[in-house]
Amino acid sequence: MTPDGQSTTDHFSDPTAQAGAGLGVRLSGAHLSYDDTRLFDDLSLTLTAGRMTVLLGPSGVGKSTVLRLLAGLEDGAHARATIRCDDGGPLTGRVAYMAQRDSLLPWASVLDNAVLGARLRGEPLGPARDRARALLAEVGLGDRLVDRPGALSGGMRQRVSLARALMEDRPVVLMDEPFSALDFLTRLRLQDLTARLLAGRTVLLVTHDPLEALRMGHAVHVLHGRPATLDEALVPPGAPPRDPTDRDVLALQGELLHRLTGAGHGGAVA
Ligand SMILES: Nc1ncnc2c1ncn2[C@@H]1O[C@H](COP(=O)(O)OP(=O)(O)OP(=O)(O)O)[C@@H](O)[C@H]1O
Repeated sequence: MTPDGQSTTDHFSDPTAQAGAGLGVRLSGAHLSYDDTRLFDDLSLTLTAGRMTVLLGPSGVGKSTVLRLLAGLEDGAHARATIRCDDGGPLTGRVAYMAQRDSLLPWASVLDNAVLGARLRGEPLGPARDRARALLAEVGLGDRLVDRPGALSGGMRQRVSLARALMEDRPVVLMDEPFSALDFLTRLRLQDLTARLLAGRTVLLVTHDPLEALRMGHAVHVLHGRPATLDEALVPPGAPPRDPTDRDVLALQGELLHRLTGAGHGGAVA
């Protein structure tokens, strides 16, 4: 960690991660302003290959903006950043995105929503539907293929969104508060499912929930201040998804709450 709070990790790959798994990504030199507000001034973040990195921080600090930068959605004159992958290739085309609320098409069936990406790309729909059926079965929706999203619970809709993100089969997955609208128990179940299905991918998860961060993350960062800086990562022991009643998880929750409270007081608030 440098004095200005940026991550100094310069190895993308974790030697303990699965060999060949995921894609390491480094965002560096990120500068971004909206109107007169400087959100980032030389921000850096490393996503270790095959690991889940979690970003927390006060509302309005810029968490979703970091996701949008990585997704290539902030490329106007107001933003500049360097994004490097550890294989030397571009990140473009290798990212799947799962939004805060499900963005399912209300008039399309569960199956048609899951194959939306393939349809938009003009790919043959037969193989895509076969794969979607298998993924929807994995997320426990094999018997809801013809239902419209309106007939599903919030948790079920997020499971369709998860299946749709997995359909993209990208090495990097960006998730923006994917479980925030769900009740506690549904959230725990979806965290378990997500940890299992995304194992081996490089994931950046934005959340407001410290317990979710510590259950799911290999590295947990707090973003705070304006311009925003990153805290040194907390690294919970053991493999995700961790037991929410585990002593280490509970102890780290105290540390994380401490950091978040500090971030809330000293940081940007929308
Ligand atoms: N298109 C835009 N134009 C102007 N300001 C914007 C735009 N998008 C975001 N902002 C501002 O940038 C700041 C960061 O927004 P961002 O959505 O990244 O925050 P966040 O940390 O994800 O917040 P939350 O936790 O509430 O979702 C906010 O103050 C927001 O109002």
